[in-house]
Amino acid sequence: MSSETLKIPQATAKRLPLYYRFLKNLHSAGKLRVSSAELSEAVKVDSATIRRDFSYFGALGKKGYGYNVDYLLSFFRKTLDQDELTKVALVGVGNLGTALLNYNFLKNNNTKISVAFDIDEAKIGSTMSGVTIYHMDDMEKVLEELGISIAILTVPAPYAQSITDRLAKANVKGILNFTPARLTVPATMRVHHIDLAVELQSLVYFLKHYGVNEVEEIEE
Ligand SMILES: NC(=O)c1ccc[n+]([C@@H]2O[C@H](COP(=O)([O-])OP(=O)(O)OC[C@H]3O[C@@H](n4cnc5c(N)ncnc54)[C@H](O)[C@@H]3O)[C@@H](O)[C@H]2O)c1
Repeated sequence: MSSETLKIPQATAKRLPLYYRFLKNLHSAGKLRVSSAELSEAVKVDSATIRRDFSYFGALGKKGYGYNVDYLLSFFRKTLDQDELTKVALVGVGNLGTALLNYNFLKNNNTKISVAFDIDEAKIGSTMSGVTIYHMDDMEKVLEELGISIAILTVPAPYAQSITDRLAKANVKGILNFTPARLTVPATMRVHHIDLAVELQSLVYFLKHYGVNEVEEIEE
């Protein structure tokens, strides 16, 4: 079953990387099976939600046995395209961009920042964590050469929209937007916003109004 043929709810899809990471740890520890209760405790998602999530892709745990770790892991690897390396571009190598470059996602999955862009002459032509930083003037050309269709945006907010327009023309399909700018994109493009200030405010709000245990239910 591939990610193209399988349509699962978005809320479920968002939890898959979480499940995947935990299952990988279990697998390395030599565990063969896992119960939904154990999973629930580890990933902090209630077990009814886990059972429902897993039922979408036909992994029905057996009572008293739980789920087969190998089966789930190979399923997730395929669904999340972990067998292939997905190359990603980083636009803006400042404080946040540098932190992301140093981290570079490889510990958890096969997504990697392969190239970076900036306008700062002092950075252009240098490499950081093995990734070359190119001038923005060369962005379209380099993206096409490398066949990259995902970009992480870590530039100052006022530049975010014009860069997004260029990325759209360069056939980029997905943007992980760390800037506070709300982006307008064509229908063929998907943007995920990561706004740390909003996340923090929302955590404070949920703690205040719902306490600690009900948070996951509300996210559903
Ligand atoms: N630093 C954080 O912890 C943090 C957290 C959340 C969100 N953000 C957001 O991420 C973005 C970047 O923040 P930062 O702290 O890394 O800023 P920064 O000023 O350290 O870095 C911005 C980088 O973008 C480059 N740049 C500027 N204009 C550009 C352009 N037109 N094209 C390409 N590159 C360009 C700069 O040369 C610089 O390297 C901002 O929108 C900020 O609001 C930052």
